[in-house]
Amino acid sequence: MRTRAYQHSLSGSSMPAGQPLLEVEALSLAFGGVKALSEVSFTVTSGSIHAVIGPNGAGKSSLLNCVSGLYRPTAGSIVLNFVAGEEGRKRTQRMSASSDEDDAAEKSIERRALTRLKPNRVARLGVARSFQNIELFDQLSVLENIMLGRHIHMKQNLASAFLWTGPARKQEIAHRVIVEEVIDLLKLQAERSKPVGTLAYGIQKRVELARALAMQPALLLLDEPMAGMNAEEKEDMARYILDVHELAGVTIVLIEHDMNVVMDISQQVTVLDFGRVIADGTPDEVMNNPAVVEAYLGAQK
Ligand SMILES: Nc1ncnc2c1ncn2[C@@H]1O[C@H](COP(=O)(O)OP(=O)(O)OP(=O)(O)O)[C@@H](O)[C@H]1O
Repeated sequence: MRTRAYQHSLSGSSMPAGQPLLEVEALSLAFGGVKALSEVSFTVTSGSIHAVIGPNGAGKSSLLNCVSGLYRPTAGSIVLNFVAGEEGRKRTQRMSASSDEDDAAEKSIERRALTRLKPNRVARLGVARSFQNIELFDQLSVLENIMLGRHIHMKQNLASAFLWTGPARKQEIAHRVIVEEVIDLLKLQAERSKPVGTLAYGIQKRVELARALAMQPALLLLDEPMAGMNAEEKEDMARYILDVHELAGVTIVLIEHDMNVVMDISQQVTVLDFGRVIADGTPDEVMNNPAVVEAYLGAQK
């Protein structure tokens, strides 16, 4: 990872790389008679890109919806790990990756159950996500849309915000510094003032990624970020996701249909079929697993 050599550290977690960050244990979800998820277990390690793949209707989006608090699972648990003391901390400054990681080695780990939390609480704890369909404000500029990603960290009272005094002003400047870093990292300078609705689809998807990144997430959930893109747009998006991972140091869970993309950019892959985990491993291990070939790759032929 190039994280330490680069000025950006937009990750909200200082968990040392390789430690378990998100632990999903025996998660089940039913809609009436439909079992969307059945005893799904897997672990996302800090510092990885972890792909979740599977045929249509396998339960991938349902799984992300459970993690982000939109769906309430019928059974099981979802735990996010923190370095003691940093849980849900307000992020208004760049975090120094190296010193935080060094500190982390000294500190103990705290576990926080996300299982029954509402989406805004999960977001405050540092889980950001993008959606399959673009969910941006068309009339607002790129900058304004990305700034909205900061709102969960904005806590100034109305009077000081209105008078634009002391703390409110300092806070606003700190937020802008982070937003500018995001714009710089995702190369959105040329579009910053344009209304999002006027931009090409591929760029809108990048703005969505930018808004999620502006939260300085501990964990970033991306639901099919390349859906509906042509080959060139997909290649661009894959590069930006790698930058978010390698340069900004953010741990990512990625749902993606394109197997080539998954194999190229992820370190760990969990395969779902009919709501169950049928394989979990490195891209090579998963590619060569007969159950996966049967259920997923076979279905593509
Ligand atoms: N809100 C809901 N109400 C009822 N059933 C649902 C709901 N959301 C998902 N399901 C069902 O749960 C199962 C899993 O759906 P889900 O969308 O999670 O799969 P997926 O792997 O994300 O599929 P795709 O690749 O097509 O997006 C499907 O049978 C789906 O019809």
